[in-house]
Amino acid sequence: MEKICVAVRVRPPAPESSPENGSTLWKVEDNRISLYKSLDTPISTASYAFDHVFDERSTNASVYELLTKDIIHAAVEGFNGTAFAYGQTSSGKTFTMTGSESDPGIIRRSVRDVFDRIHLISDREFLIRVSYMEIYNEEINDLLAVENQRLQIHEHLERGVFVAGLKEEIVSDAEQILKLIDSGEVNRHFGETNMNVHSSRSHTIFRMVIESRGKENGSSDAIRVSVLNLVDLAGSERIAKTGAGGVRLTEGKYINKSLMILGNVINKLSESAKLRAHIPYRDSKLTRILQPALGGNAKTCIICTIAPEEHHIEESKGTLQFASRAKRITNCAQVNEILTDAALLKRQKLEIEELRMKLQGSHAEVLEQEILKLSNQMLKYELECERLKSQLEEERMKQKEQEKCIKEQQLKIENLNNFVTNSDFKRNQSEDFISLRKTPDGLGNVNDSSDVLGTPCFKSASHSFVVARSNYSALSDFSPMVDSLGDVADEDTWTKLNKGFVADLDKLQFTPAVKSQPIPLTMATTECKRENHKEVEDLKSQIDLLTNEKNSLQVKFNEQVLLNNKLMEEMSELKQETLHIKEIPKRLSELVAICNDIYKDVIVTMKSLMAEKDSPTAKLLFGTTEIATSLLLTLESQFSMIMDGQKAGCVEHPLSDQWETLSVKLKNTTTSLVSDAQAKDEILLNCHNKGQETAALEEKLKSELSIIKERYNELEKELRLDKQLLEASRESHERLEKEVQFLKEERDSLDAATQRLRVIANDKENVLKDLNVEVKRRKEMEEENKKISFAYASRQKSLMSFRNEIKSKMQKLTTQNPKSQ
Ligand SMILES: Nc1ncnc2c1ncn2[C@@H]1O[C@H](COP(=O)(O)OP(=O)(O)OP(=O)(O)O)[C@@H](O)[C@H]1O
Repeated sequence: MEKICVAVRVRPPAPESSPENGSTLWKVEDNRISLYKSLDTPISTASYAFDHVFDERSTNASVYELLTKDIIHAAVEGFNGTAFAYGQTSSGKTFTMTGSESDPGIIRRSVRDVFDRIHLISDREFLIRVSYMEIYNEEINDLLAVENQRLQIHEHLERGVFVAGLKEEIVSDAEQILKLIDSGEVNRHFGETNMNVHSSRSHTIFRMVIESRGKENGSSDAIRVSVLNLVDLAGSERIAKTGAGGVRLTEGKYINKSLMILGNVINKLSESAKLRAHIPYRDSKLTRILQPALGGNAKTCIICTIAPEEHHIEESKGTLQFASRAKRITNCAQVNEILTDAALLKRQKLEIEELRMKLQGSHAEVLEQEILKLSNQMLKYELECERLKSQLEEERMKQKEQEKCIKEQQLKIENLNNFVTNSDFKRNQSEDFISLRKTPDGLGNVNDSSDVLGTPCFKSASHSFVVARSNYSALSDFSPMVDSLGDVADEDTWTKLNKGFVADLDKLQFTPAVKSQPIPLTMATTECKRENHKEVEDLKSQIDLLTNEKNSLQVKFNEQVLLNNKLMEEMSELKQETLHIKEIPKRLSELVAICNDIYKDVIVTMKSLMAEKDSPTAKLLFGTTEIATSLLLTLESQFSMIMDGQKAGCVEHPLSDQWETLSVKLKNTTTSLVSDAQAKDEILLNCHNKGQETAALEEKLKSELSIIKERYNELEKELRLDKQLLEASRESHERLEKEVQFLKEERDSLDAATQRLRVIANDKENVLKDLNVEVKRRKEMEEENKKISFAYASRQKSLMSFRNEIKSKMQKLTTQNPKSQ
């Protein structure tokens, strides 16, 4: 596993762009590129590191040397390789891939390097094929053969993804390839936009297929085949900036879409293997063709180009983010070897050598061209052959599928026919037999071909049956009759055939003979019996199976019923508990009501004791009384709401507020009452002349006050307890409600399952019933068959005796009247 090599290249500023004051700019330090504001202040969030970063002074030579060279050399060794340029429009992709006269780009340098490398490897022989294609508006066009337009992508088990019908030229040197590239460039789609006067409007893929094998005889026949893709992508563009309209706009849309899909693929691949579910290679032709290069079997490098101008900063940032994600992709490149004698290389090299030998000396160059041409043709045929083979294979698979399907259908129809016609046949037979028995002149007509009381005539069965059982169709239309005594089975044989069934011969009627025709005696009856017997056995086993199934279903059903009952019990227990819990608020409400009554009594007593109704103490007391009463009422209403199934929490705050106010007011009242009492005490001390009655009253008041205090404290405690209890009961009520809901759902699903099981059990029972009826009918049929066979046997026997009788009579006559002879 190795990571994709990612580099960034900054192109020099366009000559027409003016240096912008206070502008931001990109700075390259080693393999890091950062965005700086003026006065050398880096923007911390915009700093990126890559395998290589090339500044504006870099040359294509240095880019090739550092980034691509290794991949090209590896391709010669048998590894797949891909190099592609990505970036916004006018950022220098084509300049990097194609280059100029003085500084050729990666493609030209790669081509030359491949051949230089090949020449250095003396122990292997090479065959190189090249193709050049573009993806324009999501259509693949051949740049080496203009007539090859809108080519399709195919997938082959051995070849992988390939473009069908793409011209592949076999080449022998670099110059030949460069000429082909030049001719291809002419066909490429370029266009003028606001951003670039010579803007690539398509993605181009220049492809070299490098095949090689060892020269030595002793070396293995392994052939290495590697594919090298050199890709110049069209640039992403903002429609507003490029000023595109009409054709350019359409092109721009396609370009942006396919680049977006490439971005998606890169995004997915950059996620950890656990996260990525599906890589959308198939969403665009570009990603499909580049699939091996992206996370597959290839060594890949990406050069991301950016424009240095300030107004391109956003696009440049986008490109750098794309590059950062691409850096996380890992590929798994390995040498591609084909171990086969029938390798294309071997054959073609041999043929080329042969031709060379033949044409030595004369018109060498012209003939060489001819050889190349022939080789190309051969390759074409080979490719065509492969395509046809794969097509044929597909067709074959389809045909097989269809045949299988038809066979299955036929089998089904046959089974159905058998089932239906067997039933018909048996019904007919038994009906025939019964009607014959019922006929008073059961002897029938000698010429009647209906074969009454004879061996069952299979031709009388329905046509479908005859078709289904073709072996019976060879039988004659008539009951078997002997024409010579030698063909007649003896009694033992008949007995054996009828499985020991012995009939009283005297009771059997004489069966009129029908047309005589000799056939093997045992054929129809035994075949029929065997068939019936087999079918009965089959049905029995089917019944057994179904019975077993039914039993297991019954067991399951019983289990489910038990479970259901258990759940019902649990539910009723829970319901009881819920009822119990629901009663708590009621009890609390009752308690509050009692408290209320007591409180009212106390207040009444206090009022009666109060000498001055308008005193501040009295006013305070009345005010507190009101609050306390309303508090108690609120409490009561809370409980009644809970009892009615509503949420009580909504009035919680008023309650506690009131409680607080009541506490404060009661405290104040108590203190004022205490101070009042103290004042009264003082007055009492000062006025000795006050009567005993007043003293007693005061005493009473004091004791009443202390009672009120105690009562107040008690009430406070009780209320606190009640509050806690209420909270707990509300929680448990909610929990129980949830549990009840869950149980209800479970019960419903169980009910549904039980219902389904019942339906299945009913169906099975019906099938079983039908089968039982069928078995019964078959048994009856067997019995009837036996009877018929036996009747036939006895008929034969009586015929024999009749014949013997006639013979002996004739002999007698002959002896009595020899002259008549
Ligand atoms: N490194 C460089 N040195 C010198 N000139 C460059 C460099 N990179 C790009 N240029 C020039 O910038 C212009 C635009 O470059 P180029 O056509 O390669 O961009 P592009 O990314 O291929 O654009 P598009 O996507 O529109 O095809 C060209 O005139 C090219 O010569």
